[in-house]
Amino acid sequence: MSSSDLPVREIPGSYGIPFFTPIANRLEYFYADGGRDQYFKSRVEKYQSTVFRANMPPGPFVASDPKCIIVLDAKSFPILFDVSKVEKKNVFTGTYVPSTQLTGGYRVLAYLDPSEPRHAQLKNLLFYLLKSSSSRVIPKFQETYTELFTSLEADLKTNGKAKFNDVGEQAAFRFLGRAYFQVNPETTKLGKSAPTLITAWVLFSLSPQISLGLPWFLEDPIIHFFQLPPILIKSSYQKLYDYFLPVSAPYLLYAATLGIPADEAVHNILYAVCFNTFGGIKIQFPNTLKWLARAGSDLHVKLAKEIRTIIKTVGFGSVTTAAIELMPLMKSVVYEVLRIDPPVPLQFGKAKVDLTIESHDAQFNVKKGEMIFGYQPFATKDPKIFDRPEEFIPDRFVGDGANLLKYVAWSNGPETEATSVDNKTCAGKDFVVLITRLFVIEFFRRYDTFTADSVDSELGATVTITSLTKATS
Ligand code: HEM
Repeated sequence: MSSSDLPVREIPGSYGIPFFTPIANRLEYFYADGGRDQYFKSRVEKYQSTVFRANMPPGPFVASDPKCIIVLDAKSFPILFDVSKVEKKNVFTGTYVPSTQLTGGYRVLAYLDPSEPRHAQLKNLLFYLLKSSSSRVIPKFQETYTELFTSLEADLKTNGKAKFNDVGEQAAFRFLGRAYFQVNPETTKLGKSAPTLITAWVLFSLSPQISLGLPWFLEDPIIHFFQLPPILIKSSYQKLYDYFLPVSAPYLLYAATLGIPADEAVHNILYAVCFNTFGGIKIQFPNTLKWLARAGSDLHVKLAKEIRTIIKTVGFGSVTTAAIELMPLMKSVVYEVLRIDPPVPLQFGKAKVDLTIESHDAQFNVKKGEMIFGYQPFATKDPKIFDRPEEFIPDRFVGDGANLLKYVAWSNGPETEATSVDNKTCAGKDFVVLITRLFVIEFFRRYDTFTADSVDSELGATVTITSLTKATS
């Protein structure tokens, strides 16, 4: 059936009684059996539709209007990438906007629509930062992650197991300092405090949107009814700012040529490094390890062989960008992790004009001003697109499988399309894919196989390594 033949259907679903239903929905979403996934799944079944109306948390009192049109399949989800039709102004965290006091008084880039002139200026500044540091990414990654693996091995030897997350976060921030700013942050006044400072600060923006796993009667009144007062996190943020001000200096001259005042540039660089990059890696690397561990030693042996052979024959012993491109299984594994476990699962956009959304079964008319919300894990596990969607299939994207990459959307855009100043695709799209590849490469250069236990949580898996088998070839 061609899309124009699809029947026009009224969007099913309702928002219930103002104030009361949104709160009941919030409790269901965060605390009922099956949580968020079940919140959406039960409604897909009830309405027999992957597009419907429902309230999205937090609702009262943080967000005055929780009403959303929910899109949950691979065909309707990309409406959120079309910035000619949806507005991405102030929707980064959804139906509420965190105080700008958390970001130095500025609306930082993630909250800007491409129609706002500052969007292109700030995105260009980040492209410049990424380009200027590109030659340092591979060597600084290798230096830092060798330190990490050495410390994990020591921990494993002493304690019989090694917790990955805390040391992994220290390594991530150290790597970012070395690659972006040529500074090891641990040698500055920050010491090893950055991961804790950042995690606390991020919580002030995201608390209405997440659960910390506490009992509902304690958690809901504190973090979902009101936003946490920014004043409580001011001194932590100031410590981060005091680090970023001097290290950002090489980028401020360029910022001035773009018309961005130095102070605004520093707050944006801080946000991109701490919230976007560090916050993303904090989720993405443990998730990668989790799926690799679950896949087992057969996959590990194949990855080690592919990675080591290509480094030897194409890179002449070194990891080069050309060599990385010739590792199909490793590349597919990274995309499969990003497909099955997109690190940032919630995307929002407000209809800029009256528009039509198409699912696989029907078309739906949306009015200008209505909020559209997409739950990405359902779109990237759409059974009409992906065979065995709930399974981690390491070679899913090898060969003809590459045709499915257009449905991998972790960056807020199809994996086959580039980020630019004209869209809202993650500015660090290529960087993220590169460093996740480097993580897998460096791991399997060093180890033949490993085992690990993992526990899922909203902000990435918690991973404990239980064995590491050193490379024998
Ligand atoms: C694993 C790491 C990362 C993940 C999972 C991630 C994910 C995302 C997602 C989903 C969005 C779109 C949010 C939305 O509008 O709904 C986004 C936007 C953005 N990301 Fe990333 N990101 C990561 C790393 C980075 C890095 C390394 C940078 C740059 C240094 C970066 C900079 C940005 C910026 C600036 C935006 C807003 C883009 C715009 O306004 O056009 N991110 N990211």
